[in-house]
This record gives sequence, C-alpha cells and structure tokens, in this order.
Amino acid sequence: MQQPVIKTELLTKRFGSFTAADELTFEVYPGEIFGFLGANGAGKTTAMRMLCGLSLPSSGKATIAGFDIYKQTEKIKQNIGYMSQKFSLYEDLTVIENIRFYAGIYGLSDKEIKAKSNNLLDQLGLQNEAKKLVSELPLGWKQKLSFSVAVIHQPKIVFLDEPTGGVDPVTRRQFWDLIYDASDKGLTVFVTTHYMDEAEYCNRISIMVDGRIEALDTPSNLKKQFSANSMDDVFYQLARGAKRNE
Ligand SMILES: Nc1ncnc2c1ncn2[C@@H]1O[C@H](COP(=O)(O)OP(=O)(O)OP(=O)(O)O)[C@@H](O)[C@H]1O
Repeated sequence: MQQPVIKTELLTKRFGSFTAADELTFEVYPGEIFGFLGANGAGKTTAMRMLCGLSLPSSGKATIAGFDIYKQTEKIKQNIGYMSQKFSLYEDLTVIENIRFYAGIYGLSDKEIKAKSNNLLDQLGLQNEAKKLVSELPLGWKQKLSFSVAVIHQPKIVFLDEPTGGVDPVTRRQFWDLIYDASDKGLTVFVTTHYMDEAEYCNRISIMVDGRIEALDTPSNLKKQFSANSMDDVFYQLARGAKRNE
C-alpha cells in the first residue's frame, strides 16, 4: 500500500472556546483528487490553512508530504502548491512575466524558467497571448494560468481553494482537464468547491459539517450510502442539519 501524502489524526483548531475544525482524521494518497466539501463556515479554510503550514493546530497530528505540520512548515511550503480565488496573478504584469515571476519565487534556475515558460505557453495555447497583460485575459484563462504557475515547481500536492468560482460549466470542465493531466502525472490534488459537478470529478470526497468530517468516500459510494441520485442530494442531506450556516 502506498504511503499517504496527507495524513491527519484528530486534527483540531480552536479559536478561543469555538472549535472551527474538530478532530479531523483522514488520509490522501499520491495522485488522488480529493474533494473537500462543506457548507459556508464548515471549517474548510481553517483546515486547509493548517495543512499548508500557514496556521498551527490546537491539537492532533498531521504530516504533509511526510513533513510534520508543527515542526516542518517551511519544508511543507516547498513541497506544495496553492491556488485560491484570492491569491492570484498580477493583473498588471504580462502572462510571461507572471510565469517567470512565480517560477523565480519557487526557486527555479534561469534555464529551467526559460524551458518551463515555453512549455507552459504551448500547453495552455497561450503563445500569442504571452505579452498580453493578465488583466486582458478572460477569467477561465486566468484560472488555468493560475493553476499552472501554482504547480510550476512540481510540488507533490496542490491545494485548490474554490479554483473555478464564477465561470460557466464548460470552462470549469476545461479547467478539470488540466487537473486530470496533472494527477495522471502523480500530482495529488486537494480541492474545495461549492460546485457539485466538480465533486463528481473527484476520486474521493469528504464532507464537513460544523467543523467535523461527517462523510468520506468515493462519489458513487456516498450516493449509495445516502440513497441519493446525485452528490447534490448527498450534500443537502448532510448540510441541512448544519448549525453554522443557519
Ligand atoms: N481567526 C478566526 N477567529 C475566530 N473564528 C474564526 C476564525 N477563522 C475562522 N473562524 C470561524 O471558524 C468557522 C469556520 O470558518 P472557515 O472559514 O474555515 O469555513 P469554510 O468552510 O472555509 O467556509 P467558507 O466556505 O464560507 O469559506 C467559521 O464559523 C468562522 O467564523
């Protein structure tokens, strides 16, 4: 059996007397696409910040790419990529400037940066847009570029926080083609989303309710378990009892 790339045990984060993430225990395996679902306020961002080494847990254990979440946060940051709707590209730099900038931040050499930038422009079909300002690109293209720069240093895991907000289902589907390609090459993808069509694209899904993981399995097993026709229905059955988003 493969070693998990993410392993948590009773991972908990409290803010004063409030428990935002409550005894989370789960494992994610190399190359897996793991969906992290929950209603607003369920605790997804809190959990993800701990997993990325950005916030220390109150209790519990976790390793990310084999590194300890308390003691090795710098190592964790070197081995992960992160993309969110908020953390994105520099709108007033061109496409190629953004690629070079992030590659530089992630410590790639000049030679690697040159080769990677060209490959990436080819792969995304953006050669003609290389010198355009990012602000001129449609949102769907920005999201693809943002994902590509988040994995330019070939991390073991990429964390995606609602990566496709605001785009139509066809553009979302195209974004997911990039995710599948990356996961085929061994990248582990940890993704939060509110879109249930995206939940169906994941290998496994966990659903958080009021800080706790209430369900975790493949989309098809979850549908069986909850006698549901769709992930929407599974999600609704679990989230309707939530106290936090009343
Ligand atoms: N720094 C903080 N201090 C106090 N409470 C916090 C803090 N950060 C988050 N919370 C609370 O913890 C709970 C979980 O928040 P979190 O942002 O993790 O949820 P979420 O599932 O990511 O929600 P959303 O989908 O709306 O982003 C919320 O009730 C939030 O108000």
